[in-house]
Amino acid sequence: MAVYTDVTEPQLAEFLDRYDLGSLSSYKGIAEGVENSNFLLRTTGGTYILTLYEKRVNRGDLPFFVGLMEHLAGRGLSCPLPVHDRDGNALGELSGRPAAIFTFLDGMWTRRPSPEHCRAVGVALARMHESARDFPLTRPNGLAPPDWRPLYESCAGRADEVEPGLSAEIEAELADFEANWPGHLPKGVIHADLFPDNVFFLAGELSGLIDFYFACNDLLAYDLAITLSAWCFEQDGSYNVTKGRALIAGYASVRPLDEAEYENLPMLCRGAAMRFMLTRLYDWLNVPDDSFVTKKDPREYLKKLRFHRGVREASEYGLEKAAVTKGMA
Ligand SMILES: Nc1ncnc2c1ncn2[C@@H]1O[C@H](COP(=O)(O)OP(=O)(O)OP(=O)(O)O)[C@@H](O)[C@H]1O
Ligand SMILES: N[C@@H](CCO)C(=O)O
Repeated sequence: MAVYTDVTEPQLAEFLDRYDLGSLSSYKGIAEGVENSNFLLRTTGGTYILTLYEKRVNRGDLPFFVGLMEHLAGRGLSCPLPVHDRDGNALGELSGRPAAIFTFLDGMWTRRPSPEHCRAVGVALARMHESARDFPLTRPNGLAPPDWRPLYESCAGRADEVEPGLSAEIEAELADFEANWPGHLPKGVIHADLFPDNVFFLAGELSGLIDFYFACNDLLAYDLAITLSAWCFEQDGSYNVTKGRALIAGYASVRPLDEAEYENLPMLCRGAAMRFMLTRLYDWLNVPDDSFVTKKDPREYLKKLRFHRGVREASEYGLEKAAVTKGMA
């Protein structure tokens, strides 16, 4: 459960005094999420989310994350809008942690994505990319290809504990990424973690995106690759081409890919699988079993990595180049 920092009622009431949100009615910790402490906050003015930023989030990055949500919401994208206090600040301090209040988004994330969900997510991702074009702040990706080798090395040669031969497999992949990563593709602000638990649906319609705490500047098509890898595989590890086609078509209907982006999809998807396999591997080997954090299985992403390695052409993800690059899909 992700409530690392306790907040007492007097502390919260004092914090709320600085806002025009009415007085405190109730609050309770939210179990989901692993990075920060989140509370469902009810005041006489409405329902909100209170987030306390924990140690793994760099304080210097907070203006980027909070500013991005404000920018996107201002462009009509449905995402949490930071609430400002009477002095105009979106970020404050509560229980010794940086803290912010956000508008509450209705909806729930889906455990069983359908092709329709996938299409809607593709559309929303492309809208996010387009809406962030004129966002003035920048943040480098802390989990970009050059960061993967140090992350792997911090696992101190223990990858074979997860599966014999995994160290050699990762080494070979890293060498390939270091030599062939298509770093020249179009860049912009990416979400970088648009998994099903970060997308809400209400009555079958996409109602919002949350959790922008990995957002950064990187390759736009890499974000598509992350999202495709998170949404379009079944429990048994097989790729669902109908979902893949829907997601890519949804994306391209708003932002058509250029030819180089399309052709590099297999490499970008392999990279996406490597990034999530490595962070999961790190947690698997280093986070104590009795901690709050639910460790996610790196082998799920190892399977995806192997699938993507076997993809010879981007069309195997479900759409021909002409459909995707012209935005006619
Ligand atoms: N604006 C919002 N409206 C409604 N619910 C929200 C909102 N923001 C967060 N939540 C709820 O809080 C939970 C945790 O939020 P979030 O995923 O941002 O936390 P986190 O600790 O940063 O997570 P993660 O470990 O996924 O990075 C979500 O699953 C959702 O239930
Ligand atoms: N989405 C990540 C975890 C949190 O960001 C994963 O599934 O590994």
